[in-house]
Amino acid sequence: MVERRTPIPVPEAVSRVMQFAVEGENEIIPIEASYGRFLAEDLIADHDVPHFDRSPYDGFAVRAIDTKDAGQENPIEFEVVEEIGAGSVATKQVGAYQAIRIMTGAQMPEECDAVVMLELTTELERDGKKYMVIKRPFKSGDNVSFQGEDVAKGSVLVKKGTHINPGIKALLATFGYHQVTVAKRPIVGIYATGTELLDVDEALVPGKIRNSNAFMVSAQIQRAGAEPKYFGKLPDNFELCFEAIRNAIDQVDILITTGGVSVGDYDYLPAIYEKLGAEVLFNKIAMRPGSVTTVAQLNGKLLYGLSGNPSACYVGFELLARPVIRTRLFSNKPHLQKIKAVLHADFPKPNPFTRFVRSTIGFDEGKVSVTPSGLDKSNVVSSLAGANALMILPGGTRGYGRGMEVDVLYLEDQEGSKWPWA
Ligand SMILES: Nc1nc2c(c(=O)[nH]1)N[C@H]1C(S)=C(S)[C@@H](COP(=O)(O)OP(=O)(O)OC[C@H]3O[C@@H](n4cnc5c(N)ncnc54)[C@H](O)[C@@H]3O)O[C@H]1N2
Ligand code: MOO
Repeated sequence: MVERRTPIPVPEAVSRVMQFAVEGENEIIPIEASYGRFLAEDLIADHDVPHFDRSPYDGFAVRAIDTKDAGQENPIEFEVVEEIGAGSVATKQVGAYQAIRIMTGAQMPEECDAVVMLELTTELERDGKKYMVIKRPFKSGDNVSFQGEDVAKGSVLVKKGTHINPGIKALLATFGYHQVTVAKRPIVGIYATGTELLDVDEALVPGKIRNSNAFMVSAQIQRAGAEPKYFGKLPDNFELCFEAIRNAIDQVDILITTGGVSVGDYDYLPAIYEKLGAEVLFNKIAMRPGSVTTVAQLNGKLLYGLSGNPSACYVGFELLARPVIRTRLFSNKPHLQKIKAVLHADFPKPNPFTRFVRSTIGFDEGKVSVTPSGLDKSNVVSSLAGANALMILPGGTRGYGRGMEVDVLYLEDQEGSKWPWA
């Protein structure tokens, strides 16, 4: 007798896999290689930035008190006793009505507390000495970048688990991290199953298709921050699949197979999990696509049986595998970001299951809009190309109409814009 599968709600499926989501290991890498990785420890400022008062302009460092009577009718002359550029420090003392010519980024001379921009001065030479003249007063602190105004020593700059972006790389360099402790990328194995599968470089023959899932999932794994390990494709042969999967498990942190999880004669994954002694967490989810997504655990290691249908495979990965990977990378926000958007097309087809519609989000009259990115069937591959989001349409008896507000899971922002920006 064929066992009936009971679909469980999406949140229940997510919470079952998240019970096995654990933090991963650390590794130390050179700063040059850190872009896109995830910090494995808080980044704490061990000094002020800047660590000395400095000039933000090219000009003259003065004692503000000497400028207090300056005006259009009362120009005041300062003797220029020294010139310093960024990277140098003053060697001369500045007395009353004396100034140091100072360049942007140079350390403020000790006695000075204001900087006069070059444009506000006139310069002259007399008897071999240099002078500058100003016609307005300056207050103490005018045009000074103070020690610690950017970052105060002891502050937590970036939390553990943060994705390293260009700005974070700048901070790492500022604080002298030539090596960075990051989360080790988990290794996620991929096996594509199906006798119908051809390699990418093989010519099409009747009944066979090229294996696209392995390449798609591999990119999804990379986008999530992990390292894909592609083992190859397997024909629909129980013994071959069983041995291959058993051997792969020890080489990876997570194992993904695609195909063979439904109820067909050659859908061997359920029997393979049973023979491995793995505990099946669920084998049917109340969602479309990806209802057949099956996840099992063996000694705490997660085995994902994603659908063979490309779009079902894609959605199953994003909802159930991505957050486990992100947790290993120390993220405390491992799930896709949910935003509100206005539906920009009618979606009349009702479905009892929650739909995750491959969609494109855009910006329209100041609002985020969302449009399905193509044919919404589990077995299509073309609508994935334009998808930067998954629109969530809860199950029910009615369809959805243009203008309705819906929830959207944001996948990425890769879209550029034409010039001028509109
Ligand atoms: N009687 C039933 N039939 C099906 C059910 C069901 O509940 N009862 N569920 C349907 C749903 S929903 C889905 S989704 C699919 C899932 O099937 P499997 O995950 O077992 O996947 P396969 O049967 O192996 O393949 C499905 C489809 O995808 C193509 N495929 C497989 N691997 C790849 C790959 N690596 N790259 C590209 N395309 C691939 C394969 O050729 C099939 O066309 O089952 C429904 N059936
Ligand atoms: O698992 Mo299927 O994708 O619901 O069509």
